[in-house]
Amino acid sequence: MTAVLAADRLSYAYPGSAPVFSELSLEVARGTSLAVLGPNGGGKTTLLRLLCGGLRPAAGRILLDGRPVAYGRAALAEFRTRVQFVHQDPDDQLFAATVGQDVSFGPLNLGLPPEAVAARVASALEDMEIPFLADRPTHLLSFGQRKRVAIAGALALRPVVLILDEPTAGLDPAGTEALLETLRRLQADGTTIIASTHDVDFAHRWARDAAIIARGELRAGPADTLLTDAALLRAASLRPAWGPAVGRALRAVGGLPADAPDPRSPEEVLGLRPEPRP
Ligand SMILES: Nc1ncnc2c1ncn2[C@@H]1O[C@H](COP(=O)(O)OP(=O)(O)OP(=O)(O)O)[C@@H](O)[C@H]1O
Repeated sequence: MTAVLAADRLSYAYPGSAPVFSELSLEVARGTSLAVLGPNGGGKTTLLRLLCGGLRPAAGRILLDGRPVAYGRAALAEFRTRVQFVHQDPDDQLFAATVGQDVSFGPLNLGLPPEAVAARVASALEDMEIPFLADRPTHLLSFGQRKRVAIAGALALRPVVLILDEPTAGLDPAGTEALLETLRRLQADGTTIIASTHDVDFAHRWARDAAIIARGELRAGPADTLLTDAALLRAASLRPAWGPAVGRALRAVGGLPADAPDPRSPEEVLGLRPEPRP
């Protein structure tokens, strides 16, 4: 496997607190979709913030393309343009008056000429299907729209790795479907994507790989294997992916051909799709 990003024997403790984890290692394959799951307080956000350089490990290393991340100001700034982090709450990220201004902040900071900044903003808004929001004040947007703007802001930096903390939290079913399609499109264009979630079904539908972090331990592997392992998931306060269980039940009553793949969503079984957003 070619790891684009790796954690090598990472240890981390918040000041004055017990370690969240010790000697934790993870390899993220280039071009993959990796879902990070675990119980509340399991350490997902901490791991993601270490992976993007937002936290500095007490011990161990983060490697991008095999090179250890350096924590000097300039080196870290360069690393963080290539590995972008999107906060769970868009309000922790958005700060400019309008959507266009917010999304242009990163490219402007890179010192790009105005035409290049404008091109990046346009393509990031296009990627997130929100060009119509460009001139809108950020504080007047809905939560789901603010989430899309926050992701557009990260995409404007053309990252090699996009890291999203609970991207589906607070989205309605149509918003989750739209996000799923967007993440698939970005991945098809070559971006490696890591996302934390409590939503095992979303993870099973979207991710190629999974990492489950609980009580300081991490298990990583193919999503199809990990997300159908009932004992492992129960130990991490998660439940198994819905699709394989329903697939088994349907096959048992002849409702699904023996060789058909497991359904990935209730909509697929019912032949329904959420209404697209007007
Ligand atoms: N700023 C902080 N200071 C001290 N302890 C913290 C801080 N942030 C998180 N922690 C602690 O670190 C541990 C891991 O938290 P983290 O937020 O990484 O978990 P999580 O898996 O993302 O949780 P959730 O699913 O609830 O978002 C928890 O015990 C939490 O209380």
